[in-house]
Amino acid sequence: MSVEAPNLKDRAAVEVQFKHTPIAPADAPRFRDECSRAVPDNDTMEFNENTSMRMTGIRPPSRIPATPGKGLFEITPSDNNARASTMMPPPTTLKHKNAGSWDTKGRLEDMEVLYAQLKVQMEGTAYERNGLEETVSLYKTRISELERTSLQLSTCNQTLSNDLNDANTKVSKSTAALENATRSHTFEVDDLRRKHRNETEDTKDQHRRETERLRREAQEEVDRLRKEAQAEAARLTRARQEDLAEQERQLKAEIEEERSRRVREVQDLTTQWAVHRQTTDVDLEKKDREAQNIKSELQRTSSDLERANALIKNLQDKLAEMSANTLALETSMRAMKSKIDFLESDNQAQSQAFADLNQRLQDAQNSEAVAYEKLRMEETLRRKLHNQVQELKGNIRVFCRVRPTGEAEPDEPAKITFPDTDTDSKEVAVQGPEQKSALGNITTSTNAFSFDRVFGPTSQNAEVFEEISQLVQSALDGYNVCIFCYGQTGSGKTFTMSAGDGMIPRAVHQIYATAKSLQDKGWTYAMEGSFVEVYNENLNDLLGSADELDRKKHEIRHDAARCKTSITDITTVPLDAPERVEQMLERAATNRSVAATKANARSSRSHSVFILKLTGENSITGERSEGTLNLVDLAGSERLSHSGATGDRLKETQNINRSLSCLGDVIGALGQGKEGGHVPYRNSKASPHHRMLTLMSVKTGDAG
Ligand SMILES: Nc1ncnc2c1ncn2[C@@H]1O[C@H](COP(=O)(O)OP(=O)(O)OP(=O)(O)O)[C@@H](O)[C@H]1O
Repeated sequence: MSVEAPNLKDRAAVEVQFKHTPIAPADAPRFRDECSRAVPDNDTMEFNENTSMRMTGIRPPSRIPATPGKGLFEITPSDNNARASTMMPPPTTLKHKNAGSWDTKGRLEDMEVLYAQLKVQMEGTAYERNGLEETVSLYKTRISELERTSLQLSTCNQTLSNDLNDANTKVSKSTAALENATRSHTFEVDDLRRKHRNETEDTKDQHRRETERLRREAQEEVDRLRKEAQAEAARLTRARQEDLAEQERQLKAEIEEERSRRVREVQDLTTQWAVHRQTTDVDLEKKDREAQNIKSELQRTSSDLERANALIKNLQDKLAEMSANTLALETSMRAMKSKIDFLESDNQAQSQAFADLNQRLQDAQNSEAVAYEKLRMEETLRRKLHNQVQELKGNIRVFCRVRPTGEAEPDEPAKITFPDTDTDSKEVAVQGPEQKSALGNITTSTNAFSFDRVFGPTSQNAEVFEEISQLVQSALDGYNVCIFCYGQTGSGKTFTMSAGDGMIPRAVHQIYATAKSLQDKGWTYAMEGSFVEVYNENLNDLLGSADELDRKKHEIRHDAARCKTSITDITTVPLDAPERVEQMLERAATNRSVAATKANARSSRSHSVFILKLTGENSITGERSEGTLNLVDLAGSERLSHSGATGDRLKETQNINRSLSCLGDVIGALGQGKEGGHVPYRNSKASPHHRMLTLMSVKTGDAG
């Protein structure tokens, strides 16, 4: 505990601070009562809630010591004047301070002065001591008072501590009781919750049962209502039907009544109308009779008029006729007269002219017969010369056709040039890939090829056919002609051969036209066509049944004596009109497309051969010719390394390449033209036996 008494002259203030357990605000009034009992009557105590207490109203001591001091209290007198008057003597001046040390008198005087001063000072000190003693006793009293107060406060504190302990014990008891209560409350709550849950379950079950029951009841009610409604509906329907039947009966009766009424009305009307008609008829007859009378009157009048007119016309005609007759008679009379004159004058010369005319006619007929004979001989000569020309041109000819590049083709087109396009059109130059030399120079090589004829990308089928048509003529003249189309896939072989204006339709049309024109010269031609395909080294009849493709076996037979080659069991169609050829091509295309479902893109993977046999006879000369025109669309050539084919496709590609290679060998052997030399016809079914033209198609889209 620390106590301060800063200014005790007017008022002393003591602050007492308790460092004990805080007093609860609720206990403050009681504590204040106890404390007020413990402190003196004239003192008052103030509490603040923060356990600090201030005591005021302590009376000051009657006299305050003038000298400041330190001890248990620090007391500072505020009246400095009092200190000056009571404690400090006035300063004394020593007269002999600087006199010589042997001045005894002076020194005595000084000592007396000093003594007096000392005496005064001692008196002052004694006075001061009394004051201090008084103060000390005063403070002692105060201390004892305070100690009493302290004792009282300690007692009070003890009491409060006890109270506090009691309160703590109560609190812990209450806490324990509270915990017990909480526990029991928790148990109760759990019980209640369980109970509630069970109750809820029960209620739910009940509710469910109730719902089920209600639903059943509702269903039953609905069923009942439905049955009732159905019964009601049936009843209503019956009633309605009865109503309707009744209404229908009524309506029928009404209709019947209406009908009979109407019938009656109609009968009445009919009767009225009949009566009316009768009267009208009578009137009409009367009127008719009158009209008839008037008409006959009129007819009579008009016939009189006509008769009169006819009479006039007759008379006029007779007059004109008689004038004409007169004129004609005059003319014929004049002619007869001149004829008689002529006959009489030159009868002899007329007979001579008639004989001359007869002779000239005979001469003309004779020279016509000679001319016909000459023409026939010239036709034979033309054939011979034509075929000599064909042979001179070469029995094997190779044309090259370059296809235009399609817009949708992604590859860069090959660089192809046609150096002699303005002259012979026999050259084609293909620019090779760029090559880098050791020195880094880039060069491009150009490979030039020569053919019997080159057709550029802008060429049309008609242009190509112009060249081919001479060979077609050879077929009519009894030669065997073979036209191949060879090239890589998509290079335009089928376009050239089988398009609407391709080689096959054009050739057939030309043959028909020529055969017709030769009829005058005594030639009659019979034509028959067949269409076969070579697929995987097997022969198929494209005009037969699609089901037999790849199943039926066909063989190639060669009759060396007659120089004839034929295929067993193939369909041959007589071609008596150009339309038959178109039908034949359509049938072949259909069969191929049916077969294409079995082997993909079959038309590109097989060789097709259109065979046209032409047999001609000349009824005048007795000549006979047998020729064959073979138009072959070869399968697309492909490099195995490029195609990357596997499985069936690989087999197809190998067969195609093998047969194309055999074909190349045959053409090579024939090209050497050695009489009696071996030609390896039998190495493949695609090998030709005849005069050949190979049309090589080139696709500009592939630089390879
Ligand atoms: N000269 C051309 N002018 C215009 N289009 C052409 C020409 N040649 C070919 N084509 C077109 O190019 C495409 C391929 O031609 P085509 O089918 O005739 O080739 P292909 O050589 O017969 O192919 P495949 O070997 O697959 O049978 C077709 O669409 C065809 O119309």
